[in-house]
This record gives sequence, structure tokens and C-alpha cells, in this order.
Amino acid sequence: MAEPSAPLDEAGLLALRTRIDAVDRELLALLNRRAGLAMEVGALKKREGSPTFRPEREAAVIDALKRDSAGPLPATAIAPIWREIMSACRALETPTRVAYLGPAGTFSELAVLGFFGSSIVKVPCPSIDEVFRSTSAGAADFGLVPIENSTEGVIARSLDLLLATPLVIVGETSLLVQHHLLRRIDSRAGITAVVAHPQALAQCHGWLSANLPGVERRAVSSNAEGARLAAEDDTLAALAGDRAASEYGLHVLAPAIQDEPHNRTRFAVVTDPTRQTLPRPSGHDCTSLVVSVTNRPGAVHDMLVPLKAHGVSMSRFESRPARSGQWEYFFFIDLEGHPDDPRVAVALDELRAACSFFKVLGSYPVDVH
Ligand SMILES: O=C(O)C(=O)C[C@]1(C(=O)O)C=C[C@@H](O)C=C1
Repeated sequence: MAEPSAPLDEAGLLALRTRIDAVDRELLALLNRRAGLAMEVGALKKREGSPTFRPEREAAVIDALKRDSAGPLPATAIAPIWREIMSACRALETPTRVAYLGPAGTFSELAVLGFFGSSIVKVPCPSIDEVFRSTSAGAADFGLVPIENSTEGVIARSLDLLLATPLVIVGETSLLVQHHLLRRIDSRAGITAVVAHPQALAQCHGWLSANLPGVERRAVSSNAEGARLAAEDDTLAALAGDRAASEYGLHVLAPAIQDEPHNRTRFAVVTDPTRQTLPRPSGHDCTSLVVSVTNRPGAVHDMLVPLKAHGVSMSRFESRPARSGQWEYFFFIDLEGHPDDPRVAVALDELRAACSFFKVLGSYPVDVH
């Protein structure tokens, strides 16, 4: 039996809440003062034809506040609070339109809200190709696409489009991705098919084999689309996250059934470099490239020598077949640093000289949590 709780000190509670109300009024006045200053920045930028969104500035603001915070707010609470504040301030300057793999309720949408905050114009798209197309055509200022998953590896279509289109990466963000088994009725009996994006079906392969053997796995364009279908058909179950469950009113039959509990997806934020300025150094940056070398012994080793020689660290090295039929590969490389740093610039120049193909996909602030 639980201990009977002590009677609440009503007077003490009221006094504390009155003080919280007073602090909230102060915060509101300060936030409005901040918003006014952001509007002045916006007017200045408009006069100079300069874009509103400055990811390196936002990353630096958050980094500095996390460093200087005296607590007791945990450092992890700082980034989401200030992302929202800056999102609202940015929206007063100009609306930011962001394309992503929709519909409502996808992990991509969650990543968009985490990165840009909620004061944006959402442009949900039916495919990754459409995200690139909308951003290239100027229907969106930015696009957000998944590029790799910690369980399943690269998202090939995103990498192929980064290679093939002139869009550049200006930011990154990552999400812990938990898939639940969702259904309109609260029972596992009579499920004829599990519908989800192929990546989610793959990430839950072990659980589905053990718990729903023989049930069809049907690939659809997104997990949210699967949830939408499951909301209309009682014979279907979907694999999707909390947001899709609440968006489509589905029961969680089994929570977090992905085979890898720490399943993370990394997303890239892309833009058209003719419409937006590229991020300047934030102090903690990543440069992404795609390169190819002629197929000869030692070629990959030689290509990487300049990085070691100039002390530039590599945080990712991924190969994709070049589809030439010659066993040639494209290598997707992430380096630590920004080309404004002379060490990185020299390493990049030497690397370029050692490659038969070389393209910088973008330099951007490392994800801040
Ligand atoms: O500093 C700027 O350039 C601003 O426009 C202000 C501000 C902010 O709210 O702090 C808003 C948008 C930018 O992306 C960066 C920062």
C-alpha cells in the first residue's frame, strides 16, 4: 500500500506559482525584445539581399548558451528551447518553406520540426525525388532528406540525388527512430499485412519474423502512409512512431519493435546554392564530399594521404557502386572542419588532384543537441 501523501501546502504552492507567473511575464517581455531585434536584422538582410536562415549562427547561439548556462536546466533542454525561439524570430523576418518526405507524422517531419522549429511552412512531398525537385524548383527554400540509418546503412536514393543534382548540404540532424506496431483495433488477431516504408520493414525484420511469421510485409512510400492505410483497413497493421499513431488514431500493439534499440537516422538539410548563401564556419563543422578514383592498386590509399598529412579527421567513409559496370565506386566522405580553415582547404585541394571525380556536397555545422 502506498503511504498516504502529506497534505499539499496550498499557500506555499500559490506563492511559488505567483512567482513563476512573474518570471513568465519577464520572459515574455524579453522574448518580444529579442523578436524586435531579429526583425531589425531581417530588415538589414532584406536591404542587402541576404538570406534569413543562418544555420552557423543558430548553432553558435545554442553552443554558447549551453556552455554558459548556470543550470539547473540540463544542457539538453537548451537546444530545443532556443530552436523554437529562433524559429519564431526567423518567421518574423521571412517564412521558411521546408520540403520533406510526408505526409504528416513521418520521422522526416519530426526531424524538420527539431531542426527548424515549428514556425515554418511545411511542404510535405510524396518521395525523396520530389523533395529534391521542390527545393530545386524554388517551391521550398530547404529540403530535408534521410541519408543514413544506424541499422540499415545508407539511404541510396538520397545519396544518388546529392551526387546528381546541384543542391548542397547546409545542415544535419539525427533522430532516435522507434517503430511501433500500430493498428486501428487493439488486437493482433487477423492481421493480413504489415504496411510500412521498406526501411522500417527491414529495421523490424527480426521482430516481425518471430512475432508475425507468415504475415505479408507490404512496402509503401512512407510509414505515415502505412499508418493512414491501417486507419482505413482493420486487416492492416503499420510500423510507425508515436506521432503517426496519434495523427491517425491507432493503438500501439507493440512498442519500439525495431531490432536495434538505438536505431538512429541521420538527415541532411539541402538547398539551392543560387538562392541561399552557404554556411560560414561555426567552429564545429563538417564537410561532405563525393569522390571517385581510377581503378588501380593503392588508389584509395593515395587519395586519403592528404587528409592525414594535414591532420584532417574523417568521420565517415561510404562507398556506392558507380554503375559503370567497371567495378568503380563513388566514395561519400565526411571530414571534420570547414574549407575556410586553411588546413582543410589545402587537404581538399590535394585530395581533388588525386581523384578522377570530386564534388563538395556542402560544409555545415555539426548537429547540436
Ligand atoms: O542573426 C541573424 O542573422 C538572425 O537573423 C537572427 C536569428 C535569431 O533569432 O537569433 C534568426 C535567424 C537566423 O537563422 C539566425 C539567427
